[in-house]
Amino acid sequence: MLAKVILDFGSARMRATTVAIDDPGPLERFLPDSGPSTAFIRKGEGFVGLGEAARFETDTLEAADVWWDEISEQIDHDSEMPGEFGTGPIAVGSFTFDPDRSEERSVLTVPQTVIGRRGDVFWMTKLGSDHNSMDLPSRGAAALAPVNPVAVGGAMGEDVWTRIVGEVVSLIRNDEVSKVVLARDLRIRADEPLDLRWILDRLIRDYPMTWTYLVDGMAGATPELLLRRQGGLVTSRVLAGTVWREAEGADPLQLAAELARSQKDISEHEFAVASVADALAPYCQAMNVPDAPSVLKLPNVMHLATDITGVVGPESGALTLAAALHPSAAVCGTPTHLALDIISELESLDRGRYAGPVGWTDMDGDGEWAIALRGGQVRPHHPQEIQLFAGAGVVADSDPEVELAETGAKLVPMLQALGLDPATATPAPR
Ligand SMILES: C=C(O[C@@H]1C=C(C(=O)O)C=C[C@H]1O)C(=O)O
Repeated sequence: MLAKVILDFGSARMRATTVAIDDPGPLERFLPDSGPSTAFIRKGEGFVGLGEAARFETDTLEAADVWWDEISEQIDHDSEMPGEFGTGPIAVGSFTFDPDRSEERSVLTVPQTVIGRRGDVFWMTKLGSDHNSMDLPSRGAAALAPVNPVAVGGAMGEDVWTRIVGEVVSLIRNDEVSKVVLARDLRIRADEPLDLRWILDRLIRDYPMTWTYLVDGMAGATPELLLRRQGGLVTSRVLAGTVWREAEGADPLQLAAELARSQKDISEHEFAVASVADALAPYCQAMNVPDAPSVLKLPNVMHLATDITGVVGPESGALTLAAALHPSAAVCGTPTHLALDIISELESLDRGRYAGPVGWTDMDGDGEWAIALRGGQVRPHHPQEIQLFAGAGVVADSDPEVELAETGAKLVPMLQALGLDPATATPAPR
């Protein structure tokens, strides 16, 4: 695939200005109802990006890394808050899970205006020629609810999917591979074009502990952070091993204890941690990998979680590290290449940007790249339809029916945000 620059600065240098601003309120309120915009928000912190100063469509993280280096060189940045994490010009991206086997392009976009918040620090960055006004843009019109959303099925039926999980379990028991993450999709269609801001608002409200993202038609709320690079420190939150409440009223503490003791989930988790630790090691002067995972509780599911930290040199930017870490065994499997082959052969699904890195990087190589889970993609030629995805790690002890139920639990946030009853994927009573 050919890398393509859609919009570029040309030979002229680009000016950027960053100013401190007063608390602008919820960042997502600034998202416009049309035109390019991006968001990456967790617990009220993060940013929204409005407009597009430059855009790069590509197939690899490596190409995006080189492009952003070149673009960064052309930007003269004037800042009231130099060195403050997240401030200044940024590139926001969403990358395909497997560029060799996807029809989808990866995209890196440079917003014209960024409004951000980290702790008590609020800022706005503007790029381009118009710096006369550093007034805040006006808030966007109210988000519109999906009109008559209905589930219209996925690439394969649930029976086919569970049969494939069974086949993979056999491969694992025959020692051909150790772990494979299998995903399925579900398409939801409405009568009018979907307003992704509506979905985002609900995800931000109901899943504040996740990274909610909106990039080029991809929207969701992921609990998994591939990496954060802040100065010389890199952090990765690895998730794998999942339980959920099958019945209302199930005791969450008991569920958490069951998860922490489950050998099946611990083994699934260990593959994921090893893949991230091994990929990060060559870039780190020092690294800390906790011995045992903790339990991360979300409203729909609980995960085994390990936060890996490391010290990296200035040459290892966030995009370079994302390229090294993706795809981890949390979303692919072990060994990676074998798992990739099995996924492409058996899954019968173009994952597109699902399970790929989604996030941002700045001109110093700092940034955050999450894994695009618990979300869906709207494509420009089908604005009324969103394709949702969910996967589950398959290991030797996996039961296909249980893995199917796990993917169902992972679809809950998006179905609820779309106004559907997760149990039936039909419109929920208002
Ligand atoms: C693949 C997904 O989630 C991943 C798989 C998990 C598991 O198998 O237990 C847990 C968290 C994620 O790393 C998904 O949400 O689609």
